[in-house]
Amino acid sequence: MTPASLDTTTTTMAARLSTREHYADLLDKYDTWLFDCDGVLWQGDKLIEGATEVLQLLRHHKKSVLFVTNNATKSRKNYKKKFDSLGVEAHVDEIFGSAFASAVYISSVMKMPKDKKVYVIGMAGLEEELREEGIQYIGGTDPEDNTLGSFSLADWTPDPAVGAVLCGLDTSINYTKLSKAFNYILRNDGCAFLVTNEDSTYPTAEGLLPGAGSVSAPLRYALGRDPIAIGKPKGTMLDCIRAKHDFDPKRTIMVGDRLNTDIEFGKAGGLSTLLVLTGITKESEITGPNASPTVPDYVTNSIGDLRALLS
Ligand SMILES: O=C(O)[C@H](O)[C@H](O)COP(=O)(O)O
Ligand SMILES: [Mg+2]
Repeated sequence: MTPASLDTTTTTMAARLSTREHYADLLDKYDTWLFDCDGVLWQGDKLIEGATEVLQLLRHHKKSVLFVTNNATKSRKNYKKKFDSLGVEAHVDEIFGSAFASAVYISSVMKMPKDKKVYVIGMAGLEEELREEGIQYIGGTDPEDNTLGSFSLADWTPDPAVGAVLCGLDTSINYTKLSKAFNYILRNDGCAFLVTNEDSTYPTAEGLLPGAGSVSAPLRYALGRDPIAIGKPKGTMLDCIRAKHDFDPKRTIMVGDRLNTDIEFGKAGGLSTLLVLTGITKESEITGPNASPTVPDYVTNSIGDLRALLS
């Protein structure tokens, strides 16, 4: 029985979870739990308190646990190593990142010809997922592009095989990379402008950093056009999940920390949504006169709150 406070069918307000009964009701209602990572399970490399116990509890109750991250710096295999290093049970086929989704998009949605290449702004994990998908790429971690030197068009010979630019979070961003990506797109109308995700900021344990969306923003501004974004809230990642896992959207909940990616992703996918306040979104964005029009079904302070079920 759903307590009146959790009956989200008739309200436009999120149900604020706080009691053991609230969490027990969630456990009863949902079989598949999709977890965002940054700001939900961890902040940088610091686990959110209670996250491990709650994931164990869900698995104990035979719930399906999947991880859905916009962070394109790591491949699924890299993420498995991160989960292992943090002592959190996770299996590679439960992990979905925007690096993987971008590789799938290029190969299976765009169907980019195999003789074409991607110019990458991004890190090793993104390159790994492109390789695994059989996609040729240049740029990325190539030392020639990872320079603080000035960039001269006169000294540059573009690769005619580049058919797409893909930009993700790159903590070594520089003028050379932006200049090459800009010119590949500017000079060739057929060159796709893709971004792994558009998160404006990236939450770490010590505070916020510019996110992937802020890395690709100079390209958007210089080109005067928007890219095709692949990560949350777009449905590509849910398509990738559907291709590997059966789930009933009505009994599936997306747990996230950002309204314009995680919660919109869940709502667009017909899932229920639980917002946690350990990442990007703050209480003031979901209450009061300036509240966002994106309303999660449920809100709780932290995923660790579900430890109430252990008592
Ligand atoms: O800047 C970024 O790419 C994002 O802040 C970060 O990767 C978000 O990851 P998520 O919260 O989807 O795990
Ligand atoms: Mg997040």
